[in-house]
Amino acid sequence: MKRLDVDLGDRSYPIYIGRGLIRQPELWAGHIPGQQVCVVSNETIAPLYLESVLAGLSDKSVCRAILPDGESYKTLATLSGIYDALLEAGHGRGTTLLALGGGVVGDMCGFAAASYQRGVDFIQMPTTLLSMVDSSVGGKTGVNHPLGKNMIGAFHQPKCVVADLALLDTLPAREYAAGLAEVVKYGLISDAPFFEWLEDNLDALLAREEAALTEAVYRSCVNKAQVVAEDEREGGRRAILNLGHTFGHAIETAEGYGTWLHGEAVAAGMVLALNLSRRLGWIDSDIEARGRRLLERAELPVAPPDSMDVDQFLLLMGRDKKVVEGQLRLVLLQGLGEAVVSSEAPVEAIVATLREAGIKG
Ligand SMILES: NC(=O)c1ccc[n+]([C@@H]2O[C@H](COP(=O)([O-])OP(=O)(O)OC[C@H]3O[C@@H](n4cnc5c(N)ncnc54)[C@H](O)[C@@H]3O)[C@@H](O)[C@H]2O)c1
Ligand SMILES: O=C(O)C(=O)C[C@@H](O)[C@H](O)[C@H](O)COP(=O)(O)O
Ligand SMILES: [Zn+2]
Repeated sequence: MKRLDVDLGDRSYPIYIGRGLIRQPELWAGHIPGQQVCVVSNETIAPLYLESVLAGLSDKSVCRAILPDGESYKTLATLSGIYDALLEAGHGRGTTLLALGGGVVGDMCGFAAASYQRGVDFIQMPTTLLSMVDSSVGGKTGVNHPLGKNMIGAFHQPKCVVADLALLDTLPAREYAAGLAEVVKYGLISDAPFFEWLEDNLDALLAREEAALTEAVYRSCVNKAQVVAEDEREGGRRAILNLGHTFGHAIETAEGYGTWLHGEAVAAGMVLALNLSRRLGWIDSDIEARGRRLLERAELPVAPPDSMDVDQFLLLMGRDKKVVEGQLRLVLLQGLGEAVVSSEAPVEAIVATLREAGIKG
């Protein structure tokens, strides 16, 4: 088992990474101070793993909220189901929520914890690769709005993160690949040696070999924890974790939540960001090609959907949360592992990048 800590003063917490961890309550149950626990999961994951988690909570008073599965249910309406379960079971401010699921469950459970009775504790038990390397760490929680991704939410840090790699044995290949997009992101934004390691070890990672998987989850979490510790509430540098997301969120919103997986949209978005960075003369074409190639090898889409046009992209990108006083700010690269947040890209360059990727208009 590997452990690393997210260093946030009195809100610091450990991330545990290893196989079989959900069956080791001695590791995580100590992070539950009270008697009441609410396990939040979904209808796909609960039949697989809920019993194992409940076995570790036999001395607690437990309620459960089992949500419908899918990005299209990451809504305020679904969130109400969590509050209903908590209130019907009589849970008070001492309760602890436990998110057993991917990023959708984790984001919603975290937001329920941030808001229920003005804030209670929660634990992240991520079950997808994407949630182990990204969404369970850092405290961004929330839900989507029909007009934009993650538009309603709060920063609320978990008390611990339990990344049990054995859970990935049942994860479908398409979902696994989506998680690899966020893994590649860390190499591109802040860790060139990790990017090179990924180039050398992607086949082992695609085969889900234990050693490669452990290393990829650990290095991803180290990178994310470092950025979050520097800038917890995205006043500045944390926005580099959004590489490809301004384009990607536009794709997810335009296509209907869940049509493109988040990681798929981010992969296509990162290729656009690489192209734009090269167009501005900030990276050479070799870095652009290597980024694109690694994402292709990871079985991810590297072009946006041709159902979108330039105007739709610009409209949706204009709603991005990084926009300041109408000014688009994009995460771009100035080298491998060197991301910056910049408003310097002229709209003409953005349009040229979209057109080169096959977008009409
Ligand atoms: N908060 C953050 O910092 C952050 C970071 C990245 C992404 N996100 C959000 O995370 C979401 C995407 O998360 P995701 O990729 O985990 O998708 P997801 O939560 O939708 O899970 C993917 C699918 O796999 C299933 N599944 C999960 N674990 C499984 C397992 N072990 N075995 C079999 N099936 C399993 C789920 O039921 C679901 O159908 C998006 O909403 C995105 O916006 C948030
Ligand atoms: O943790 C962060 O910060 C991120 O930006 C991580 C992203 O991968 C993630 O998709 C996040 O949910 C995006 O947040 P948003 O604020 O751009 O909606
Ligand atoms: Zn993301």
